[in-house]
Amino acid sequence: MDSKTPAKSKLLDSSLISKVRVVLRVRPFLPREISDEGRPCVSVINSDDGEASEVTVHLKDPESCRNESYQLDAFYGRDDDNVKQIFDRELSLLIPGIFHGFNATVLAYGATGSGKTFTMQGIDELPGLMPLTMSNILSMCEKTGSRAEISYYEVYMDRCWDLLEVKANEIAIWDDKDGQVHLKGLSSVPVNSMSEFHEAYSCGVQRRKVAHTGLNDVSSRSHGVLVISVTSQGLVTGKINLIDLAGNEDNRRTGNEGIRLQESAKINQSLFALSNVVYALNNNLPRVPYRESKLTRILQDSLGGTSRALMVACLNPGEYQESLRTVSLAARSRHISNNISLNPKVETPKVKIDMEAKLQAWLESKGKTKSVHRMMAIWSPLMGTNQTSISQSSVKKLGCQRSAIAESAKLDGKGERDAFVTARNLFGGETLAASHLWEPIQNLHLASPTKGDERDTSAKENLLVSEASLRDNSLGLEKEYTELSPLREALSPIDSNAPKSADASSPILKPMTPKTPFIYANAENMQMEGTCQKFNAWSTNLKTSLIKEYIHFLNTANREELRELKVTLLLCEQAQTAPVNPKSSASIVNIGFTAHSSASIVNIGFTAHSSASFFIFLFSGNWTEDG
Ligand SMILES: Nc1ncnc2c1ncn2[C@@H]1O[C@H](COP(=O)(O)OP(=O)(O)OP(=O)(O)O)[C@@H](O)[C@H]1O
Repeated sequence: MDSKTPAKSKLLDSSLISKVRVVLRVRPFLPREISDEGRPCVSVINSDDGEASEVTVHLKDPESCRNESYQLDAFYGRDDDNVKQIFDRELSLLIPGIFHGFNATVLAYGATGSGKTFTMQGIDELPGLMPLTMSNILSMCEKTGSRAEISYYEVYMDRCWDLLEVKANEIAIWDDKDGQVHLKGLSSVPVNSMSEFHEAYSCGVQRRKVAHTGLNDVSSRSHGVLVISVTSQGLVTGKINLIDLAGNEDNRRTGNEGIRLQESAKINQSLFALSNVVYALNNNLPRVPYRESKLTRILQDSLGGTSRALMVACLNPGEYQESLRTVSLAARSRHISNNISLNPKVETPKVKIDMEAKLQAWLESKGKTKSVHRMMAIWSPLMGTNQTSISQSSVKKLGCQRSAIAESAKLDGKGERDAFVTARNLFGGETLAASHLWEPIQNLHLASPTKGDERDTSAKENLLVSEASLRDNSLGLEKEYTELSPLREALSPIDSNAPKSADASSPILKPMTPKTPFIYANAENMQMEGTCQKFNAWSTNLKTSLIKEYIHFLNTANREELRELKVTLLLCEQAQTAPVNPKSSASIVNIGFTAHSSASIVNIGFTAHSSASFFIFLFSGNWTEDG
């Protein structure tokens, strides 16, 4: 018998803590399983009490008569329309939150052949949770004037692939400084109607890897993730991830060999990683092993993160052992709490305040006040300005490219998808909600600093480059930077030379590797033309001293200091020779800009990492994109 639990109050609860909600969905016996009909291994009690906050699920092995009981949030039995029931009673309650700035995740979990794809994707006559959700979101968009767009990707053999791109497009997973996961390079498509949705989605479904196995005729070989984002007034307010996990496979029974066996090993590995994450969260372990697999990384925000989460545990009623495994993990997942919070709007990167303050404190504690000013001056271009301090014209310079693309996509119905895909790739493939990641770039390139952004007068006394040496610079853009700190003045014009074309390979967006070897940025090697002259105006002593400061910091800072500082400046001049503290971890933001001189290209890259090791690199040569 099916039950209805009072999910509504729970899911729309405004409290910050939200437990992962876990419901059980049992599929009917299939014609080929008909001999097992009448002997389902699963039953439920207290399921018809609409007010019950949980149900007790019994699993009974028809052969050994072994019995197990578990508590879950709701039970959806073998009715044909149980997917629709799940949508109405569970999932539809998550959707209003998306329009109010919350994220949600729905994942179908279970063994191979348990009905996960049927639940998420459905069939023409019985649409699954993905199309049902899309349809509901579209009708809410109509009422609220919001817009929806979708992304669709798969995690196959522990690598992420965009399913909306015609050409194979691998997606990179990045963590930002707050531990939020971002999918770099993921395209998205605006959707205004169900027919548009089906057009894009069915192409993705066809690209998803499936194969025949001994346990399922059409078995998913990957985890499929449909992301529906809602955008109001140009900003993503929220999104929902609908995840059709690949199923656990017992290869003694699947008969898998060769590539099927390899796929299976990866699937089982990632599901094992998922169970480790659930275990760590349930046991309050200090380290949650999200990084064990791509799957757990993309689920990071849904398990122990800031998203609302609904797990639909799927069972084949004839499979006791597999059902036991599924329900056991499902029951444990139910104890995971998420600290739900609104999506961050575009805001000043906290990194600015934190890093400046921490670096200043650290250097001052070491009696290096002069160095503080020097470092602050170096730091300034990276730090950007307060969001409110970005002048309108500054915002326009980058922002208009973004909106122009969006606008052209709106106007040009046919080219809509392409334009959006381009826009996504151009801006790093992030959703607009993640655009704060790029804010340092906007600031770096465009911001006119306000008074509040100026350094104190003592910093001015430590001018690294005399204003006079720059005043003669003929670049018009430089005039806009009259309030910049001196070193920022020195650096900003180079930034202004950065390519502005809507080219996804722009070095602004991607860290790059020079094809030609580094050359040391000493006076002999540097080209003495154009913008580069400004660098040559820097005294060699100054450069050496700065480098020493960085290297010293690198080699003396403890792990905590490194982690907290969260920024790397690449100092190439010494990068090949200087000893480097190995306490670093994955990068979160990469910023690069390029100054073209007539004879060569001099590139200066700043890379912000989640730990702090400081380098600056100056080198000549061409860049490759695989940096
Ligand atoms: N409610 C249902 N009514 C009829 N058939 C169903 C129902 N649910 C699932 N099935 C059938 O069960 C079989 C297995 O379902 P499905 O392919 O969705 O499993 P899965 O869990 O996604 O498997 P895998 O992990 O191998 O991809 C399919 O033939 C599907 O059509």
